Amino acid sequence: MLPRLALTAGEPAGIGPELLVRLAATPLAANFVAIADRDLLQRAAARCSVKLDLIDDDGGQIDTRAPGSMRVRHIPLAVEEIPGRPDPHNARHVLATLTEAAEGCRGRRYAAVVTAPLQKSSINDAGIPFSGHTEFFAAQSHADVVMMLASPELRVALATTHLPLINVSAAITPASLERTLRIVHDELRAKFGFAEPRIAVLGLNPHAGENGHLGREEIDTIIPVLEKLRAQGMRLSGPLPADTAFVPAQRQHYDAVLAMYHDQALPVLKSEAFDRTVNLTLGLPFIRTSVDHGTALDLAGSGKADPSSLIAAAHMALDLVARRAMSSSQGHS
Ligand SMILES: NC(=O)C1=CN([C@@H]2O[C@H](COP(=O)(O)OP(=O)(O)OC[C@H]3O[C@@H](n4cnc5c(N)ncnc54)[C@H](O)[C@@H]3O)[C@@H](O)[C@H]2O)C=CC1
Ligand SMILES: NCC(=O)COP(=O)(O)O
Repeated sequence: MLPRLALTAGEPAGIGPELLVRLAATPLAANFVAIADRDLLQRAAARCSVKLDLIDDDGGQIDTRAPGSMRVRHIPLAVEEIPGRPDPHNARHVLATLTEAAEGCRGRRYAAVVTAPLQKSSINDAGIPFSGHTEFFAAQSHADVVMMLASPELRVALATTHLPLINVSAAITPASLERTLRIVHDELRAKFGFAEPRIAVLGLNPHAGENGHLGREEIDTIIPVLEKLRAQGMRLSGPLPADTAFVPAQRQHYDAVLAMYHDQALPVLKSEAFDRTVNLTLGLPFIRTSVDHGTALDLAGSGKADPSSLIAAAHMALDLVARRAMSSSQGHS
């Protein structure tokens, strides 16, 4: 039977609905279940000139899927979308799709969820505190999580996610850093198959603090945590200066990088592999992958958005589902 992959369309006025339609058009061996408004998907298909065969989801299993066909679990929009112009009236619709996906994954109705991008500001404009899928799924699952972006060549995890820069230093505590490193370490083993993962940890300050002359977070927080975890057997390097940590000579020494904040490392990935990078959430009780880009409101409705990152996210979700099945058949948790 094909794995049932939940797909959320994200912001209705963004490129997400078009990307789902493009994904459905591929021959990928998965039972795609879009959690979205069915008319929204049909309008997106028309804008892309793609023929979409939408079938109401009955929760059943299938063993083949024709390219262009997709199941749908209909969750109605509050107002019809205008491409490029997010409407906060649809914020609760967007959150309802995420809730259904998370509950369905926890209840094993879906093998994994793949999310298309949403417009965080539109949800905030509806008066709802929200900073991202990562934090939303973590709160719903009562889980400690870590955001990771992965291309075929580079994996980057983040010690902090969607935080104003002014709050970053205070958010990196010995306890939070240790928790993050343990999740990254365990998930590199479980999800990527590294028996003894090598993790490079970046400093927070220029030159990793220059021995305390350019900031003390390395000396006061990062180094003590690294020493503690190294003594327990983890293979950790750093704190490394972020500006040179990604040069080719350094990369051969690690399997993943832990960056201290969002924009410290994501520009590296996005500039070299925008179409091949996948965002995944480590630490959740279910598999969640996503695109590496946003809602691209400038392209919405044009049919020109590149679906490569969403297709890569679906491939990664399927690989992780297969790895999980193999691991549980061997008796691992
Ligand atoms: N997973 C998610 O839900 C994410 C959501 N966002 C949200 O997206 C919104 C817009 O973010 P921006 O910073 O403007 O980034 P963006 O990624 O939406 O756009 C940046 C540039 O990349 C282009 N681009 C993005 N995706 C593309 C694709 N698939 N094909 C071709 N070109 C593409 C856009 O046209 C634009 O020129 C924000 O609200 C942000 O929070 C951003 C990243 C991830
Ligand atoms: N830059 C990554 C990003 O903003 C995605 O966040 P999330 O919605 O996956 O938490």
